[in-house]
Amino acid sequence: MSEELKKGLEGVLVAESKLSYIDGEAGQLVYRGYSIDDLAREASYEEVLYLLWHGRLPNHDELQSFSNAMASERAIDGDVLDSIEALAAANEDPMAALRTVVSSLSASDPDTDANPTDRDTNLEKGRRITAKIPTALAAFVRLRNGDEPVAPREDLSHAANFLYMLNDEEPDDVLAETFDMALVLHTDHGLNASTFAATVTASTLADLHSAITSAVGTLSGSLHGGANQNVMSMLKEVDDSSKDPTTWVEDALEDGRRVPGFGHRVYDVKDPRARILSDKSEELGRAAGDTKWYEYSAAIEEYIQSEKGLAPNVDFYSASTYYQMGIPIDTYTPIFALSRVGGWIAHVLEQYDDNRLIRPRARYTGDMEREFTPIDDR
Ligand SMILES: CC(=O)SCCNC(=O)CCNC(=O)[C@H](O)C(C)(C)COP(=O)(O)OP(=O)(O)OC[C@H]1O[C@@H](n2cnc3c(N)ncnc32)[C@H](O)[C@@H]1OP(=O)(O)O
Ligand SMILES: O=C([O-])CC(=O)C(=O)O
Repeated sequence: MSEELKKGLEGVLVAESKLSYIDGEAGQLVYRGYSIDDLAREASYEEVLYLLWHGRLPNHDELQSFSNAMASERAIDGDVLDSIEALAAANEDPMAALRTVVSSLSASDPDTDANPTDRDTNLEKGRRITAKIPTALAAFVRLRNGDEPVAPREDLSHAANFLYMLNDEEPDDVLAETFDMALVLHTDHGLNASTFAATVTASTLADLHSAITSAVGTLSGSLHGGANQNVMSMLKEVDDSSKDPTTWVEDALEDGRRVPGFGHRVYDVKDPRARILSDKSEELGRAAGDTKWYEYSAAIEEYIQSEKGLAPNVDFYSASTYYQMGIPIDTYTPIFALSRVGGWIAHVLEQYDDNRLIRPRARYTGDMEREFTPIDDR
């Protein structure tokens, strides 16, 4: 048994996967053999889900029936809506609310008592979870703002329908396409922390809802998916200060702060998703006649790269992209979950198909052979 300790499991191989490939030195990301650049440009979120879950790209008919089946599962039942209303009234954090809602979805799932590892059942459960998360999130955001939830529409794409339910207004093509592209970019990323959490949970033969609930909780942290909203809060702090962005981050680094949206466990260079999103952020700024958020971001990127040798990750430019799309800042991480759920499900399916309990070891550094003192003598 190896005694080498790999803190944070850095570089440790724990599974085989056919889902996504990351070359951290070249800045390359591939889903099932297709480059993220091609998928972001050409494929819809529904196509990418089909690719990840079924192993190949769908033809027209397959995509149509897959998308229709997903769209028909968008509605959430009354009990779940009541709990969303209570969470919104309590002003719950959106990621905590989403975690609670995902867990509660199992109560109304028709296959809740099925064999937890059955692939066909899990594809249907996964379709239902993926279809309902946007409805739940949009309802939560509207209810806490004092607005009525907007019922989902089956005639819109996954991306367009979410924006429609959020804003009670059908998005224009630019908004819908930008959001769809963001969903494609966030769908999968190897054994990142939240995906790993999902597979650890699945490896005990717990069910899909349990695995996805674990994953939502894990994504919420500021070192992982939570970073995207921290990036936007930082950009707003920069804007509110009298400092230019470079001086602001220089001071933040001197204070020992980590700059959200920079650094990555796998990439040594700019994350390929950040490359695509930085172009999008600039494009949205130009279209609106104000590139301020992009310019702040680009100045910070240049400074951190030259001073710390750290490159931006996906969370850095998704922030200004979402902000310019009018999406509320504390919704950015739930939106990450709304997309990543497709990757979590794909990895959980792989785990069930070739399962072994995931159970590493810790090196014990505590005391030994202590003499027990009865409570009355302590
Ligand atoms: C979707 C995603 O999850 S992408 C990641 C999102 N998270 C963030 O953007 C949060 C900011 N980034 C970070 O905290 C880290 O880069 C992580 C968590 C992403 C990667 O962490 P690790 O691989 O464990 O690297 P680790 O935390 O050991 O950092 C290595 C060194 O770089 C420094 N560093 C890493 N990221 C940053 C940062 N964003 N700002 C300042 N310094 C940083 C660390 O301080 C450390 O320096 P030290 O060795 O002098 O102490
Ligand atoms: O891979 C990681 O560690 C984090 C990440 O970029 C992601 O989950 O998209």
